[in-house]
Amino acid sequence: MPSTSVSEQPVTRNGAALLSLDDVSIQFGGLKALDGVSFDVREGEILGLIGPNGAGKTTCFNVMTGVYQPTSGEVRFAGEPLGRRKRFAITRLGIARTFQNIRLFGNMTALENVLVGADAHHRTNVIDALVRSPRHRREEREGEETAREVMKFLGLERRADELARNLSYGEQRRLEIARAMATKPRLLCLDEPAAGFNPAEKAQLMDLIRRIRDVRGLTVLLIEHDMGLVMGVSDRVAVLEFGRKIAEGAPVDVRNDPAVIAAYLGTEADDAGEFDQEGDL
Ligand SMILES: Nc1ncnc2c1ncn2[C@@H]1O[C@H](COP(=O)(O)OP(=O)(O)OP(=O)(O)O)[C@@H](O)[C@H]1O
Repeated sequence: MPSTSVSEQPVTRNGAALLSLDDVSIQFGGLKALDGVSFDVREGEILGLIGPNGAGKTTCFNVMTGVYQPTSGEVRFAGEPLGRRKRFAITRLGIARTFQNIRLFGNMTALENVLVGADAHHRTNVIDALVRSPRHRREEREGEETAREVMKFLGLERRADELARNLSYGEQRRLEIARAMATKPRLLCLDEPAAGFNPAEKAQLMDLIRRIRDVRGLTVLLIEHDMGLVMGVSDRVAVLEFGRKIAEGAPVDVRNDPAVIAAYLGTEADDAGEFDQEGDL
């Protein structure tokens, strides 16, 4: 993976709110998975979203991407309420995500997987496709250009024609990011991108996340359990526990927040252990 050069400066770090959750709650039966959660993701920042298992992090992603409708409260993107928009409409607005568990089409090539993302903005219909209208062919050409360019950025260009299932685990994780980036988002939501990575791969991923913001100008929302990674790469961090936001701020402040320390100590050894690696407990 290419490394960051010193000349790659951030586009902006403290912009206006790009995505806002305003008092968002969602209930599954008797369980309030999100309970009055409010926070902003500012244009140009990397925001880490952390919390013990089951805190509601992925549910946040799901309400931001149209998988679930909040029971109450509002999600706004670039000032516009998402309302009851469907997933594809939200993708077109400019929000893209990856998933905790890799979701690739194993029997399609790496390039074909990324083309699925690049297709998000296509305007042609089935008839255009059947008769291969000039507009359809132009969109296909542009889609492939986008896909190949994004794959190059992620160091995957030489794997384009390989079946996705033959890629290494790390390459598959990057391919998921490539597919999301091919939708040309303004906000990229990464759900545990470092899961299963060794320390060297985590260091490369940190570098990649920074380049996605600094070079591509994307705003990044990052769910991640690895504290070293999330604290090292995020401009700000928001913390959830039992569906409520318990802290938000600069990594150094969040790390030393008694409520956050208590949330991690009161949970499974795994989470507390990861927090402990920072040497703050
Ligand atoms: N579709 C659903 N139906 C019922 N309960 C759900 C649903 N989705 C999430 N939940 C519950 O909501 C709570 C929050 O889940 P969520 O997956 O958002 O947590 P998380 O912070 O992402 O956890 P993890 O770090 O383990 O991935 C959990 O108790 C979960 O079981």
